[in-house]
Amino acid sequence: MSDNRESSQYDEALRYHAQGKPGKMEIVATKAVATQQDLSLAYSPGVAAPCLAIAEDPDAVYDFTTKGNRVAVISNGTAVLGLGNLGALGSKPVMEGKAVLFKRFADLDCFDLELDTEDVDEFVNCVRFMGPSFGGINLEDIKAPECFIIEQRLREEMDIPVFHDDQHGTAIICAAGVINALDLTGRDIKNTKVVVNGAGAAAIACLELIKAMGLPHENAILCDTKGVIYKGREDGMNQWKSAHAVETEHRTLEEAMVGADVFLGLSVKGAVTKQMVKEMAAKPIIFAMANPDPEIRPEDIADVRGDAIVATGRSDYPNQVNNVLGFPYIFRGALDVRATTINEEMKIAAAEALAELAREDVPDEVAAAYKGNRPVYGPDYIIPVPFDPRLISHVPTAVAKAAMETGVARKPIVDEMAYRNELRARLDPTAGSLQMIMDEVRAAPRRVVFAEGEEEKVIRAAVEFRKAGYGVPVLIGRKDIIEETMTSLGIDTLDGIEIYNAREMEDREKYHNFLYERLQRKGYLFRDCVRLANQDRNIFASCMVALGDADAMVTGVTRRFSVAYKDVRKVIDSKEGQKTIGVSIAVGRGRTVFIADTAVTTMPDAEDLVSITKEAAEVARRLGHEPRVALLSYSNFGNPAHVTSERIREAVRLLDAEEQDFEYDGDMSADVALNSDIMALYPFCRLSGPANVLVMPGLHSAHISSKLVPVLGETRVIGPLLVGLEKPVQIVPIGATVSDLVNMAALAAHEAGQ
Ligand SMILES: NC(=O)C1=CN([C@@H]2O[C@H](COP(=O)(O)OP(=O)(O)OC[C@H]3O[C@@H](n4cnc5c(N)ncnc54)[C@H](OP(=O)(O)O)[C@@H]3O)[C@@H](O)[C@H]2O)C=CC1
Ligand SMILES: CC(=O)C(=O)O
Ligand SMILES: [Mg+2]
Repeated sequence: MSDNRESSQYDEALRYHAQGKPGKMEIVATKAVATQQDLSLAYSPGVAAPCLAIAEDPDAVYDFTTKGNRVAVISNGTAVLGLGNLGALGSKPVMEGKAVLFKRFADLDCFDLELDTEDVDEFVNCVRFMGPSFGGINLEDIKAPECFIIEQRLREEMDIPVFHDDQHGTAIICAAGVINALDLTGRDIKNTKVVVNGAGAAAIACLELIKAMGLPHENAILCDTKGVIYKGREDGMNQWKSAHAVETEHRTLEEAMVGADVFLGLSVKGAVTKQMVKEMAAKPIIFAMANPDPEIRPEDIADVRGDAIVATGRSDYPNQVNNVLGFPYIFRGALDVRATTINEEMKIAAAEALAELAREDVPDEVAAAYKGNRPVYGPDYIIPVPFDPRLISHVPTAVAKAAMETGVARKPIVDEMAYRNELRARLDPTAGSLQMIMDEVRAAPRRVVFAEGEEEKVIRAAVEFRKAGYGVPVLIGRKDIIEETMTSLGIDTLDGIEIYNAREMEDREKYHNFLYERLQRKGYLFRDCVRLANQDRNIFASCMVALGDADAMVTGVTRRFSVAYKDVRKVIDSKEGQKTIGVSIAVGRGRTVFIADTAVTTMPDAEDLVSITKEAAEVARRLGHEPRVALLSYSNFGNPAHVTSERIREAVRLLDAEEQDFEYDGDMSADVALNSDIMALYPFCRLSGPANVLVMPGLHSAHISSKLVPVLGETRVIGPLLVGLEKPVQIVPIGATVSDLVNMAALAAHEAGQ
């Protein structure tokens, strides 16, 4: 525990959880409750109708309530990760975390429930009486052996899936990894020697599943705090451990590891030494899955073995064998067919689907995360990454099919392809794309100047940028002030962060000369340029980028966009033949829309609109969306005819005159562009579906809509991204958060790598 408190992420994680609304989730209404009429439908008297319908036909609960999409994540906190018994309250952040992951990866709505009891009967009663509220029960971080009894009893007593994730979720992912690691090392499971460290919930379930896959009983040695579980041992035993006891001379983990082919760690940090790893067989398979810290760190394994396949439960090493790859998708599939249970066949289907996915050619979105090193099935890629966008359609489909085949599905899937599409649409593609982009930046880190280096928010962002591995942050400002702020924030090291003071930088004269050359015929004397560089941090930062002393820049928290933009443009031009524009990305439920130009062109003429259209389409494509562009107006295809929409029609004609490799059409109004039913009134419209790129008729409408949308609805707006400058510069809105700054800095770094 004390080690975790000292870890570099400890404070950052506390801040993350505390910022804004404390915790990680909130409840959002899915129906409008805005009028008297809404109120009388949502509540009394209208609510009586679904109540009566459900009383008459219990299955109707799935049609009229949240039950079918609702999972409870339930713990008593007796085995919180590998941290031990932290109690119900101490487990809440993990349970909220699981709930968030259910939502993020499978669009399932969860309640986290922390029960303040270690008594099996009390726990079971508490859960079973809540059955009507939920579509499924995910038990979490309950220690062995109580977890085995609790799960068994709840499975018998409840008519919805009950699944102890630490047992079966972990076993499924571990099995998928083992299938592929055995394949890669040319082993037959029947001749493989396995050592499992930890004999609790996760370990026992993993061993059982691997035995079900063909591992002979006598080939596995299970260890716990007392060492090897051998036949005849009496100390610290229970029936679940006894079932895996073997005849062996070995008494310690150290002895058991000699010559072992596979090590599965589901115990605690640091349980394995380098010496033990040295003693394993050739091409050993080492899954050190304890969280948050593994039994042995991959670096330590690398010190002694170059031939090992290594996996951990963490996201910061290759091969993350963590149940996050399973529980969201397993429940998604189970709930979608209203399964009564999650049976062995469904678990094996999930493991096989995961193992298969890792062997398939990775899609571009995943490839982007490994820039220059496309992940290929092999020792460093035995299991899909959690952000793989294929997981949502692949794994639930396999689970749902297995449920149907084994007769536990109450609502079978009729059209598999339609189901896959529905699954895909549940996830927000931009979140996936952004993650991929961030991973790509991590693979090719850059130097990014944070122009407003004395601002607290900016310093924090720089620290996070460095910690995230995006590159070297360069802060512009006075060193003593920045250091003072860092100390007050409790940041004790400048490691990896550079600070430049415009007045003191050694070779600052090159910036003065550069500026003078650009600005001398715009009314600037040399001394004006010196003053500009010394006093205006945006100018100084832009000079660093322009002269290649940094790769990209981010600014904007202290000045209005237009002011910061003007500063930057004194130093950096638009790309040859391109306009500089702003593209905002509105990310809503199941829909991502790019809005342009939200930053620069006040009243675009037809030619401007052509450039905006092409550049916005290009940005959408770069972020993984096939563009369908609508040139917006208040009119639709010439009606009402008015001079203000003529330039939009002209832009469409100009686009038609060249060849475009994306769909576009206009003039049209926003409802026609975004609603396929209304678009159907114009059957000649050339868009094959609702538009995902909206080219606005002017800065006013672009700006207003991008500010209105997030306030009115559940939509997040990212940007505007500045597009079309010769060097990557991003200007955040004045109220930007630390994470906005980090995102924009990373996007700028990403552009530098294009
Ligand atoms: N990567 C992943 O997806 C997952 C990882 N895990 C990790 O697995 C670990 C165990 O979790 P869980 O099964 O839920 O917990 P349990 O409390 O049910 O089991 C813990 C087991 O670890 C054993 N153990 C503790 N310290 C040692 C040690 N030094 N050497 C050998 N065995 C030891 C205990 O032995 P004894 O019986 O003698 O007390 C017990 O058998 C945790 O670190 C957890 O984070 C769990 C689920 C998923
Ligand atoms: C991942 C997980 O569930 C655990 O470590 O307990
Ligand atoms: Mg757990």
